[in-house]
Amino acid sequence: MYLMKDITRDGDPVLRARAKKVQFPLSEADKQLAHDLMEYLVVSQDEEENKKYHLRPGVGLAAPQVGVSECMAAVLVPGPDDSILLKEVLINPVVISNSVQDAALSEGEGCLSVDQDVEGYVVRHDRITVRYQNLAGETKKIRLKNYPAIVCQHEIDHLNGILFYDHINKKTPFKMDPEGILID
Ligand SMILES: OCN(O)CCCc1ccccc1
Ligand code: NI
Repeated sequence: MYLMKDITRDGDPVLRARAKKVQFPLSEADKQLAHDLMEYLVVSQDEEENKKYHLRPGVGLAAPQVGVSECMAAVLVPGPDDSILLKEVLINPVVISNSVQDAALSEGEGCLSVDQDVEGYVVRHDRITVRYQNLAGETKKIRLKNYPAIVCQHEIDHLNGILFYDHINKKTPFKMDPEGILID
């Protein structure tokens, strides 16, 4: 199981590299990686467990964040009560279409690989269509909006060497164009 010491931090070149496509059939190592990425999310979102293991809660985790420069990311987006909005391992994910409309989390974003807080709106697409392969190697297409869409964009960015604060306007960090949506 990953602990915080296993999470690669900003400054490590792996976080700025373009990750390699994952080949199918999956190697045993890739199957283990997929399991471990998702396991971190599940454990980190459990109040007792995350205290026990000193884990920062995460709704997503991309392979480069554990030092593996491959196109794989796990997402676990909780919904209201104990519902789950999105739980998936995205392999070779690509945003194939997006809304013109922008969106940003009103609270900004953070990243397990970035220890300091970086304030400001991380401007992203409000709606996206993502094509990816799942663990079984099936090609899937999902349409996402709001919070799940934000999370997937954050994770897919990691596979392209992009970090959330790259999207914050340095001069006007809290400027959002009028058609843009602020998500609470
Ligand atoms: O890469 C995932 N990770 O750094 C955990 C934080 C994920 C995340 C946080 C805020 C908004 C979108 C995604
Ligand atoms: Ni991140």
